[in-house]
Amino acid sequence: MKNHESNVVGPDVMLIALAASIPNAAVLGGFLNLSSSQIKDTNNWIDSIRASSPTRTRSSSSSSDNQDKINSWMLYHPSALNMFDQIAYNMKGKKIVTFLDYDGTLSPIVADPDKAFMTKKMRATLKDIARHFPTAIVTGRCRDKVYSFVKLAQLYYAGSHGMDIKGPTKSRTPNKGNDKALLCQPASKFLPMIEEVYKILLEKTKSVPGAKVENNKFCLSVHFRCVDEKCWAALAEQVRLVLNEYPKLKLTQGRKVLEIRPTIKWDKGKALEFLLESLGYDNSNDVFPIYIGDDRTDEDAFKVLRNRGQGIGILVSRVPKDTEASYTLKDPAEVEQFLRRLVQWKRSSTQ
Ligand SMILES: O=P(O)(O)OC[C@H]1O[C@H](O[C@H]2O[C@H](CO)[C@@H](O)[C@H](O)[C@H]2O)[C@H](O)[C@@H](O)[C@@H]1O
Repeated sequence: MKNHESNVVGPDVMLIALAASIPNAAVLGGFLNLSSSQIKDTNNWIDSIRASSPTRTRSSSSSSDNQDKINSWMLYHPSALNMFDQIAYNMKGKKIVTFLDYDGTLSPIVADPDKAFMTKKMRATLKDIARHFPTAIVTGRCRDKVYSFVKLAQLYYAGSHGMDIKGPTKSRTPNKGNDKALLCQPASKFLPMIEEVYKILLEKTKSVPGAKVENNKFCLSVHFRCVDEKCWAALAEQVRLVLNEYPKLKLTQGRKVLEIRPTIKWDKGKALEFLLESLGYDNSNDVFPIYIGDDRTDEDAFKVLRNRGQGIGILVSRVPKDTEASYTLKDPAEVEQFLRRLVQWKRSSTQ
């Protein structure tokens, strides 16, 4: 039951969302003309926003029911920590490249996006990982912003959902200069449009308490996390109305966030392919990419790995989700443990 297009929220879905949750539905019903299946879609959309970043267990099912669901999901997506020995066996003799999402993977999800800091322990582990393997941060964030959180010059950074890729400013090989640092910005012509929409959205959403618009350079985020659930649909409607005027932009959905981005065929999966190619591994059989992420946008990268039949995708989640990832980790603390084991394994296997 995998629907990888489902993270694209079309204008109709937004309208439906609005109709289902605004009390004065009659006013809207006049021009929306909703069918019952559309209303069901609305509820699905609201549910999906809620489920994308659950804050509580559902009261409709007992905790043992929930545990049963988690257990059966884990049969198909086991813990990467529990399966480490098998993963290590498959990695043997291969060139490992690590790809890491930022929010929810390296840093915990917090209410204020400006305060999504990594722990010192995570930074130290990341530094070690980058010492042993080419490592990229692949994020929806603005590249400069994520760099200000991670602060490691030896990594690759793919910001704006992979639309802003830059190679390391510090060479991994001592005494080797890095004069021709890699740079890939496939959506650069959209920059003025994104700036324009950012200003409009700031203005249009300022009356919604808790709403936050974040400028991620080649894409924008409209945050719902601190908005009263009753206002979600109204906020979504504001966004939709603005985007109606910009058909070259599309909406995708993340964890309590709507993401606005150019309609170009570029995503985290393309960024992963681009980076592997830049590293000289496009036609290589002995590369083993490891991609760790927690969000729907990471599914594009998991899918690329599955199609290539190379490496592994690891989803960071405590709750069952549709995913193309093979393994799971519960939270950033487990991600740190997994990365640390990877470093230890590399050290012991090269001795
Ligand atoms: O690709 P990612 O690195 O996962 O970035 C996706 C979005 O992450 C951030 O928002 C999420 O994390 C925030 C801080 O924990 C949280 O407040 C928010 O609810 C989450 O959706 C970031 O702020 C967005 O711009 C990114 O698009």
